[in-house]
Amino acid sequence: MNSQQIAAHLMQNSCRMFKGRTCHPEPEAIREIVLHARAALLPNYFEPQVTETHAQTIDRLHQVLTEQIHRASYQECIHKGGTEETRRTAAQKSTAFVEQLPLLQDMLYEDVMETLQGDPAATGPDEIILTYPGILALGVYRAAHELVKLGVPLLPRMMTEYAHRLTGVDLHPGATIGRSIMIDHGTGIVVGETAVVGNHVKIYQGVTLGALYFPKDEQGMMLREVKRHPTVEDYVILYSNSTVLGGETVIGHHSVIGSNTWVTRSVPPYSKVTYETESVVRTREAH
Ligand SMILES: CC(=O)OC[C@H](N)C(=O)O
Repeated sequence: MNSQQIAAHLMQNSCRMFKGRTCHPEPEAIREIVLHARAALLPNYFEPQVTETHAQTIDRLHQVLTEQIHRASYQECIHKGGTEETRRTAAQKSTAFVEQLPLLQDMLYEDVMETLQGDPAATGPDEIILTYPGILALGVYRAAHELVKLGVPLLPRMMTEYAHRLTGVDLHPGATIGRSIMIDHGTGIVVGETAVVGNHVKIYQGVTLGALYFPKDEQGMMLREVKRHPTVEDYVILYSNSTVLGGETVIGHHSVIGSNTWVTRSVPPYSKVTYETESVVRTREAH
């Protein structure tokens, strides 16, 4: 086979495997959306990429977003048999998203202030905005979650996975995460699709809000859209490497979940969950 034949074979095979879907959001455009959204939300910190004014940044964001929402919805549009309608809907969703930018900015500033209050190592908002992976991950999550609420398929997950690759913080765009969140030392953190996190929650490195089991139907097929991940109420602190699992698990407000804990049952408000303390054995006398 020559390269043309191989290419044709791969193309055909790919269409067969993925049911002929030929149009997807473009990974490069995801980067552009994230960078433009960041420049729009934090205009004094991040320069626009190719545009000159703040308004142009927002216009460009709207334009790229419309195109990518359209591409994400293209499969639906084939079934409906009309691309113009999909494009119009994509533009409407993009407009609705852009109108939410002031709210997203408020939420991001609240995250920054919560982090400033919670981390004595932070010298000020500038350091947090410019350096904290948690703020980048939260910013992208908050934008992606708005798109989930607007019913945009695929694109939100591509956005949070882009941030995941940069930060090691995996916040599923379908999760419901409240306001004033601090993620300190953001690395190796997972918040699953159906997790619910309240306000003023502090999350340290290595925290997992995960599933405990995967419910199946009578045919043994995994049930999707079932609540599999925990609920964490307001003012909870989740210290490093704590693992909280299960859709029915509720961490009551003002609780502290200590490092290296494994929690699969609900705990009432104001609880403190700890891993057994270390034991120190003296192996020989000091001289
Ligand atoms: C975070 C987590 O539990 O992931 C497991 C699986 N992806 C799920 O969503 O259930």
